[in-house]
Amino acid sequence: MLEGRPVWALGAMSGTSLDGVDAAMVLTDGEVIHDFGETGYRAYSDNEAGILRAALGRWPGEPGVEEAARMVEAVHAELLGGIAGAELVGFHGQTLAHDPKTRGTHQAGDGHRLAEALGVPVAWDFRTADVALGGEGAPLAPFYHFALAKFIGAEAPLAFLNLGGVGNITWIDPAHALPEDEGALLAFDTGPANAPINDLMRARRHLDRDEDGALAAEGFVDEAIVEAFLADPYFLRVPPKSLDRDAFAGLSRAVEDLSDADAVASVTACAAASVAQGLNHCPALPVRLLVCGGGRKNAALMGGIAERTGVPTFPVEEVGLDGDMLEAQAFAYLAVRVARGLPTSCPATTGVAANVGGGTISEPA
Ligand SMILES: Nc1ncnc2c1ncn2[C@@H]1O[C@H](COP(=O)(O)OP(=O)(O)OP(=O)(O)O)[C@@H](O)[C@H]1O
Ligand SMILES: CC(=O)N[C@H]1[C@@H]2OC[C@@H](O2)[C@@H](O)[C@@H]1O[C@H](C)C(=O)O
Repeated sequence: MLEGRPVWALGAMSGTSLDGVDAAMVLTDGEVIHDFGETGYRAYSDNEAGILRAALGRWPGEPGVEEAARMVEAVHAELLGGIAGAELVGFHGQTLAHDPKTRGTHQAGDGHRLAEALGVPVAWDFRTADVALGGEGAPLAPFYHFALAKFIGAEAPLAFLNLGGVGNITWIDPAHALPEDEGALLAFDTGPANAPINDLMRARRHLDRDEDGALAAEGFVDEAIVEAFLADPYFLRVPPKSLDRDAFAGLSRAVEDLSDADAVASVTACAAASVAQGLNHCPALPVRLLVCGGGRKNAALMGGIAERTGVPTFPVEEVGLDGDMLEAQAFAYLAVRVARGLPTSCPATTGVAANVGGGTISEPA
């Protein structure tokens, strides 16, 4: 399929924050990024987010999962159906559970149904093949980050950092020709990012998030809590490695005796410290950290990362990219790689045994 010509692909990501679905068009041959196109966003209603929340941690066949999958497909059909011109769709779905060492990885939403609804071929189920071959199944954006490094003309090692519900980093040496070349990439989940901040804001203030990091900025960081948090064995594990959204649920207990502001400041500092800890695993310090995902709008988090890493830290807008749409773009790009049979992960990005072309394509009838 596609024979290596550039096509407009439409990617969609429903992230761990459960706030909504992002969609973005990318013109690519699955190797070079040629152009960016229309983008879209569809927020989940409170009721829809509740359906997802109720199904979190569950596996296919368990209560609430079917309902969540049908809802995810309907919301994607509504959003993607309003964006014209795609030859191919990349559909990540909503991760409900992720436990690559034992039960696997579970994204709600069936690509056959979405292909039927849209009348366009859909690439989906991106993570299963990687997990089946012993990989972490995540993160998958790194091959796209590599293409972005080329797109922006980077020459020295740099890193992309995504601050979503969970944080993930991709260290890149752009001197290499291909992402799967040895030494080109190292990628892994750094630790919790916005998820524990949001959970705390919801529990204490009935708010969705700490807007711009304002409450964290009012509080004092309890460094003993940060130190205890960093003692978790996850941070010593050599990457690649990935996390489930709720892997650090204990963090909210650690701050329960603190004031709201001190608790949020401390949890935010933990997220920043986990990025700094992550950089210790990289082959060399990156010359800059380019940050995407909603957390780049949290000044306390961004300031904490810059301070604790000592690396110049910028939102990706600094190099002309769209930090809200980068993950959706990644699944557009990966969809084209799936269609062309190119690898989507490799030992350095997910710890998988060999290069893997994940994902499957469903054609509409
Ligand atoms: N102005 C803001 N101030 C503070 N935090 C913000 C702001 N805007 C977004 N965020 C945070 O970013 C989160 C959304 O980030 P994003 O959309 O990148 O996550 P996601 O894609 O759902 O997660 P993941 O990448 O883990 O799958 C929000 O839940 C919120 O915590
Ligand atoms: C299992 C899963 O859905 N993981 C997500 C999550 O959100 C951020 C981080 O954890 C990353 O590992 C991944 O998403 C991005 C898009 C990735 O695969 O690169």
